[in-house]
Amino acid sequence: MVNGGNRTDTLPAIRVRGLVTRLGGQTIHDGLDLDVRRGEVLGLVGGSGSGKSVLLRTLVGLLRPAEGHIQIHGQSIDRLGQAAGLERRIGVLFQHGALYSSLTITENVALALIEHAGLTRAEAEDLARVKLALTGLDPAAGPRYPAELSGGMVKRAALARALSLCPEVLFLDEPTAGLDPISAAAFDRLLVTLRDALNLTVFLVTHDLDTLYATCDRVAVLAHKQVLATGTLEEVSAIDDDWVQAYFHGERGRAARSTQENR
Ligand SMILES: Nc1ncnc2c1ncn2[C@@H]1O[C@H](COP(=O)(O)OP(=O)(O)OP(=O)(O)O)[C@@H](O)[C@H]1O
Repeated sequence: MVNGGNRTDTLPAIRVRGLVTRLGGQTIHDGLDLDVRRGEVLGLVGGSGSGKSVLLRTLVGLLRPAEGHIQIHGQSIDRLGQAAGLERRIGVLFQHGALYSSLTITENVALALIEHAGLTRAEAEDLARVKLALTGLDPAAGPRYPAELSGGMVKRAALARALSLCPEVLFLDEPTAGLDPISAAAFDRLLVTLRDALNLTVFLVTHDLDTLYATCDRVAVLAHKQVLATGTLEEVSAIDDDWVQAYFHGERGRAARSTQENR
């Protein structure tokens, strides 16, 4: 861009400063800072109960922080409720897909388009079919209900719904949890393809080391209520921390690394 572009183009996609979250009398995050760069896939890892999902829910505006600031593309998420433009700029895939069981797959994806983009039902369903095709879902799945699909198909449908409003930032909570290794690897490839094609920034919570190696540009480690480190997998896995060492250099970490090296 000429003259280095405007200032908002150089801001991180997500910027978190001094975040404090409290739930049920417990402090989950205490002075947490994080930057997610535009166009990157950032993987958030951390021990069970370290606050990864709570962080994701806070970043998308579902939980209100006790203290601190969160900006998405330079816009404060305190105003997410009022800033419809910002709400439409983010897409979320929750851990269990969170599709409406009483709606068909096409209807699930069309819903956001009717509610937030003001499309008619027919227009929304046409566009929903395009979004479903984008995620590689068999068109025959469109008229079916979530309970009639495999776990991998539900994840793809949920991804289509998360992408329905053409977000710039995509949040994914454990997208490959519960998938068999082949479906998980296919989902990882899909994520990278879509990131490249749609120029997405992706914030990904995962335990899945194969997913980290296959998709992430950088990794952030959540520990001791803060982001302990952010960097490439190589940088982060070298950190002198017991959890980091056990996670990246334990048996599963070695297996994931060797799978990636053999690709
Ligand atoms: N709605 C809630 N009310 C009270 N406490 C909560 C709530 N949601 C989460 N917590 C607590 O916040 C802490 C962090 O939970 P969170 O789900 O973010 O962990 P996580 O890192 O995603 O864990 P896992 O990897 O096991 O999914 C836990 O102690 C959890 O019990």
